[in-house]
Amino acid sequence: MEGPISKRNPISKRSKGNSSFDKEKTRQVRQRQSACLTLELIGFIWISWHFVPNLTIGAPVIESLRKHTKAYLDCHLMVTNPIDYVEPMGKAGASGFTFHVEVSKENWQELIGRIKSKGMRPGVALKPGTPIEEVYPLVDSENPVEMVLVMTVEPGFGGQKFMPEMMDKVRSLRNKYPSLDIEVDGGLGPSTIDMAASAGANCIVAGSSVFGAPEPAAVISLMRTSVSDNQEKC
Ligand SMILES: O=C(CO)[C@H](O)[C@H](O)COP(=O)(O)O
Repeated sequence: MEGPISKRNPISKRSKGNSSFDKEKTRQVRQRQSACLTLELIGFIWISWHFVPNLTIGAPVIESLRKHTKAYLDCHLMVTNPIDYVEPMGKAGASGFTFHVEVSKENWQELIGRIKSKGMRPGVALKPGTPIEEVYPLVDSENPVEMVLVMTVEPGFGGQKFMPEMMDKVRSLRNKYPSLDIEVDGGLGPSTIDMAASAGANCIVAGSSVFGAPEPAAVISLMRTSVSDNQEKC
């Protein structure tokens, strides 16, 4: 099934060929599609005591999960020293490694290189107070990040209220980078998904709205449809 993310991803446009390269790329894109569409079910967050005051999931949990699934494991590292975690996260089987722009001002090029060398997909996240312009160099780089995560709440805790004013950042990113994967995290659910999707977000992280719903599958389906419908309009 063609998921919404593929419309953003230039790789999928090349995937109609017959070479083994194309087939492998198609497989990777499909794997990513299921990742972005199942973030509601499998969201991995590593939180340190420095950037935010609590600690949740780390490499041992990723390693344990990896034994049971081929799913794309999207890891958002809310840590002050992401470079220290590249090796263990790669070894554990993480698929995506998203670090914060606020803590990687000097070494982001090395960081991105190391993430890719461990077979993970690099992403950069920004907090609500950080201007979107700060991530542009990381997307424009010769060795760029492949996803930008726009936080729509202050990072650290689930159950917070979606910040609609963050949609200006999503719109700016989408206008500048038509095929970039843009993720949003925080307060996403049936009442906010259209705002995010119409602004251009195509990867949705949702916790409370899914896990707190009497029918989680219906909420996932609704959000998936919103992303898909809004991509059709672009
Ligand atoms: O942890 C978070 C912030 O760091 C996220 O916002 C959380 O994973 C999503 O939760 P919710 O959908 O309840 O906002």
